Amino acid sequence: MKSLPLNVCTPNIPSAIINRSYSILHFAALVALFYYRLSSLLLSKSNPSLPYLLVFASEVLLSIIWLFDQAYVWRPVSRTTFPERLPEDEELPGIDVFICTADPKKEPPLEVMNTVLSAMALEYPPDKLSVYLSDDGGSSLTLKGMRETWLFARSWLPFCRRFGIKTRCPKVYFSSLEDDYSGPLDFVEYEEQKEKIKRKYELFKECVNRAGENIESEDARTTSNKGHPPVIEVIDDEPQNDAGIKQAKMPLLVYVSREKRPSHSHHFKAGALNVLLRVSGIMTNSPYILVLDCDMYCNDPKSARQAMCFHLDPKISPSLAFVQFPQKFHNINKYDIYDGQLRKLFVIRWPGIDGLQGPILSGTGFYMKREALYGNLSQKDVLHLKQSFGHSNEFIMSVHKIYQHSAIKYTESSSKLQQEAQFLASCIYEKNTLWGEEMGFLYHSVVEDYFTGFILHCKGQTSVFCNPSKPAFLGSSTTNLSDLLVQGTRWNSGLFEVTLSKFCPFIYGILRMPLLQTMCYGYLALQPLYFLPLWCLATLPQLCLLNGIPMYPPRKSVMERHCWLFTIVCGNTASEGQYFFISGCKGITVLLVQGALKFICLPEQVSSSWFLVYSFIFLASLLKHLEEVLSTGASIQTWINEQRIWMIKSVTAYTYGSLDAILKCIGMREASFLPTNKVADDEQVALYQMGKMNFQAATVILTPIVTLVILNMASFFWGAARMVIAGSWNETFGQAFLSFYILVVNYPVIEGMLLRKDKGRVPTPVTVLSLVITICLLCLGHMALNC
Ligand SMILES: O=c1ccn([C@@H]2O[C@H](COP(=O)(O)OP(=O)(O)O[C@H]3O[C@H](CO)[C@@H](O)[C@H](O)[C@H]3O)[C@@H](O)[C@H]2O)c(=O)[nH]1
Ligand SMILES: [Mn+2]
Repeated sequence: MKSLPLNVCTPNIPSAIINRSYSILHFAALVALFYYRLSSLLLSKSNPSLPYLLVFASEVLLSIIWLFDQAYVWRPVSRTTFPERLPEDEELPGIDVFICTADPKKEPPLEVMNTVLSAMALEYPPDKLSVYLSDDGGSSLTLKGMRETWLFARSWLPFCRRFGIKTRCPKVYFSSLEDDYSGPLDFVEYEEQKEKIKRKYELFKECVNRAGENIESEDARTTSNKGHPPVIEVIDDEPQNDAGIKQAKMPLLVYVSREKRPSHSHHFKAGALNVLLRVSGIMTNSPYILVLDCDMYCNDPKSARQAMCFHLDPKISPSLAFVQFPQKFHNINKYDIYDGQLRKLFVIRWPGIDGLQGPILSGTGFYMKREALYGNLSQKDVLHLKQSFGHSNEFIMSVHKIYQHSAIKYTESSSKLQQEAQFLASCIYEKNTLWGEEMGFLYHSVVEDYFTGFILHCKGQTSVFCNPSKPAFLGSSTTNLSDLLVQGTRWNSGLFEVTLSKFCPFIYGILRMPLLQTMCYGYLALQPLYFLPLWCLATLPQLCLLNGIPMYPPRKSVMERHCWLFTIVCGNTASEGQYFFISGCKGITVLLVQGALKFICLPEQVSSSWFLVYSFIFLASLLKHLEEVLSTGASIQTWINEQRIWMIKSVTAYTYGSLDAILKCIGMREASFLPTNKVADDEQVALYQMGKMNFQAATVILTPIVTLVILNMASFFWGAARMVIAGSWNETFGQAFLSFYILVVNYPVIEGMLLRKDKGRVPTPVTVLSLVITICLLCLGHMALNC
């Protein structure tokens, strides 16, 4: 009998048709634009000016990035899973959950423990589920929290199972107003038990927080720069008297704090995950791994079964490396002024690339096949395995077992296991091995997720994007400008690091992956470079305008021809400057003559249709973005927010990220990974809730955007004045409009600078500094453009 499929994949045809038609049209317009640019370059007798060349180069780069981006929307698909068709529980494979935390100050242990609890409570056979927490902070507070968690889980898990609770992150469950009771039992009983467990949670919360107060000072002494020894503890407790609780089956819970020494580079999250891979290898060695950031709790306990619908599908599983769920966030409000949800990525690009070879690994919320991280080892003997994996016999055995698909039982005597685990978590273990180079999560870049996924795809592995309507995981997003841009700088530095290396997707990828997949990776590889065209287009046309140099006029000869034709057709003379040429296409030209629109038919094609092309490219990309925002259920506000955040990120995060990567590349900077803040103070939260940008950020973060806004204000007012007073619409309009657009999009910066009085306004010193820089730019521009 043919069994029913565990999942189906449906191409999104309407969306593909719209996207492809748009791409082709836009591409044709770009060709026309470049034809114009090149022909006017070649035809012009004088040498082109530097600003002209730079603007041209910016257009080229923007177009290339745009082109790569099209790969994402070429073949969007969506997937459905049928977990009810999975085999019986006994036949399900094991899953090891890896949760990483690094800093108890930025990542409050109570939140981390909530993530741990939600993972332990996944709807999956408890003997097939193991939860490992990596604590890079080596904090005794976190370890203590884990012991408390275990005790609380003893009550929490049976409660969830018994009443079929859907929200299994206790913090969220207790703070939500709705009751998600759905079990068959008596409601009164449920209420009773809920009260009971709620009291236990309060106690648990107190214990974890109290431990924090006591231990903080001690931690500060021990974990500062000196590093810390490896600590591995299988969390367990003495059998309790309470027989009812004791019987509950619990997943294995393990605390791992790898050894850290200042003299050894520890490779941040990738390093932590590799330690977990090894330690879990000798303990449970489950064939599948769920990776979670410490703030990403499991919102839907069914995600494991949903993921298994792909991993256990014989048609796709042989090449399937991981099932990626989208990152979604619990702390984003309706304004989402920082585009914290990364909508474009998880709503447009990931479903798009899912129709190709599969989504890019996204750091958290994915179910990975362990084997995929070990590479192809079928040919290797023990000696080779040791060269790859290091000298732990226990671990090598676990690798063998994984390849023979036989389960390993956690049988070793606990002291021997302890010793081996400590060895696997020590600093020196990876010396002279291939960990991080070819094995496990890769170290080459601080965006270990992007890079590891890239290499997997290069090896011909695939991935799928599982995006059920109920978010499987929810994390905390950045909710202030400073965190957003610091995080963005790290990401872009990591991306550009890969671009500058021998693994550059355009070279390394193109030889190993299909073209469209390479283009998707290529887009992210080039994304940091948005900073070049954005800086150019936000300064050069403006400086030129202020110095009376037109940048977007029709060619002189064309202008003259217009005047001539105009005279013939209308029997009227209009000299240059009196009319504004709006657009021309085959046979028809639209002119604005002294305020009135005139259409004239020309006997021959007008070659100056470039303005139409310009307008088309500009408007079409804006409208396509709008279409995409609206069709995915977002609002016009989202559209503007995304334009703004893109500009702000380009001139800060992308700029600094690229510079950081270049400095790393020439050996002038060391890699760093500043974990993102997961706590926000009340003031920040209040501003965020009102949808007001919070400009409390370092001067270096704010100055670029504030400077550009001031410069564009100057150029816009100057341009507007010229158009009104001198009537030189034709020469000025393009540039003045560009400034206008930049100002409209960045209105919150203007408001923060001039109108707001609250703490989140742009600090006066930043405004003053930016003003000084603008004046310097104006002087420089004046000297450079008038010499
Ligand atoms: O030395 C370190 C640094 C970080 N982390 C952990 O890594 C996770 C992600 O760090 P976070 O500060 O939250 O960074 P984000 O920029 O929010 O993370 C995104 O980007 C990272 C790559 O830069 C990915 O690894 C993440 O999964 C992805 O959510 C957190 O759980 C940290 O505790 C460590 O374990 N060790
Ligand atoms: Mn994070």
